[in-house]
Amino acid sequence: MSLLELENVTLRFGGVTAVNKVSFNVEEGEVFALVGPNGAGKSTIFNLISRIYNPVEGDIRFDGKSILQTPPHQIARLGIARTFQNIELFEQATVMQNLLVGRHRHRQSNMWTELGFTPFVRAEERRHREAIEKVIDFLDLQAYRDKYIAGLPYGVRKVVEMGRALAIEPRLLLLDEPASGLSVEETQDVAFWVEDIKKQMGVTVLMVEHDMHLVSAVSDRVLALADGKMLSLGTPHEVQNDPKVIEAYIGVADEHQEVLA
Ligand SMILES: Nc1ncnc2c1ncn2[C@@H]1O[C@H](COP(=O)(O)OP(=O)(O)OP(=O)(O)O)[C@@H](O)[C@H]1O
Repeated sequence: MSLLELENVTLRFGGVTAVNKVSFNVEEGEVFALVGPNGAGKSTIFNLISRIYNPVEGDIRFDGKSILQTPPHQIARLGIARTFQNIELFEQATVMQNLLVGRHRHRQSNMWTELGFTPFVRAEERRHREAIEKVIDFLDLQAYRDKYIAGLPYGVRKVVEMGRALAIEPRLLLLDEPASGLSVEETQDVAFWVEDIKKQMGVTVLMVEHDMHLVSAVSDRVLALADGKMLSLGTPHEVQNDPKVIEAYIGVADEHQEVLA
C-alpha cells in the first residue's frame, strides 16, 4: 500500500480546471517531486492534500484511508506536515518557540493537568523539548535557537520552517519550493537535508520545486504537470527527456531555463 494516493483528483476555480483528473501514488520512504510551469496546479495539489480545498472529483488517501472527511487542523495529527512557499513563521517568537508550535499535535495534557503542573505535564514538556533538540541538532540550528525569527536571514528562516514541520515527527513532509529565493550554496544544503530527512529520519517527502538541479539530485520520482493535467511520470531523467515536458516548457523557457539545461 502506498503512503499517499491521489485518484482522479479534480478541482475547478470558476472556469479554470486547476487540477484535472490527477492520479499518483507516493511510496513510503521516497522523495517525490511535482514540477511544471507556473499555473500547472502544483500548489493546488498541496492545498488539496492539506485539506484547504475539497476536490470536486476523486479521492485522496493517506495510509490507505480517505482523508476527504478530515478537517485541515487534524491533518498534522495524521502525520502530514508542510512548509509554505512564503515562509509562515511567528516573526516575534524565537526559533525554539516556533519549533514548539510544531509539537502541538503530540500534546496530551489538558488545561486542568497543566494548571496543576503535574509530574505528567513536566514529563510531557521534557519530551517535547527533547524532540525539538533532535531537530535543532539535525538541522544545525544551535546558533539560532534563542534568536527571534524577525532578525534572521531568509535562508535560515527556510531551514527553521522545515524544522517546525519536522518537529511534528511526520510520516509525510510536504515541501513547497524549498529552494526558492536561496543561493546555490543554500540550495545544496537543502539537497543534503532532504537526503538526510529521507535516509536518517525515514520521512517520505513530497516536494514542489522549480529548480530542476535540486529535483534531479534528490527525487526518486517526478510528476510533471501542465495546465492541471499530468504530462509525465517517472525518474527525473525520464521526465526531463520526455518530449511532452520539453514542449510544455518551451513557451516559458525564459522563466525556467534550468529545465531545459
Ligand atoms: N484560489 C484560487 N482562486 C482562483 N484560481 C486559482 C486559485 N488558486 C489557483 N488558481 C488557479 O489555478 C491554476 C493552478 O494554480 P497553482 O497555484 O496551483 O499553480 P502552480 O503550479 O502552483 O504555479 P506556481 O508555480 O506559479 O506556484 C492557475 O490557473 C491559478 O490561476
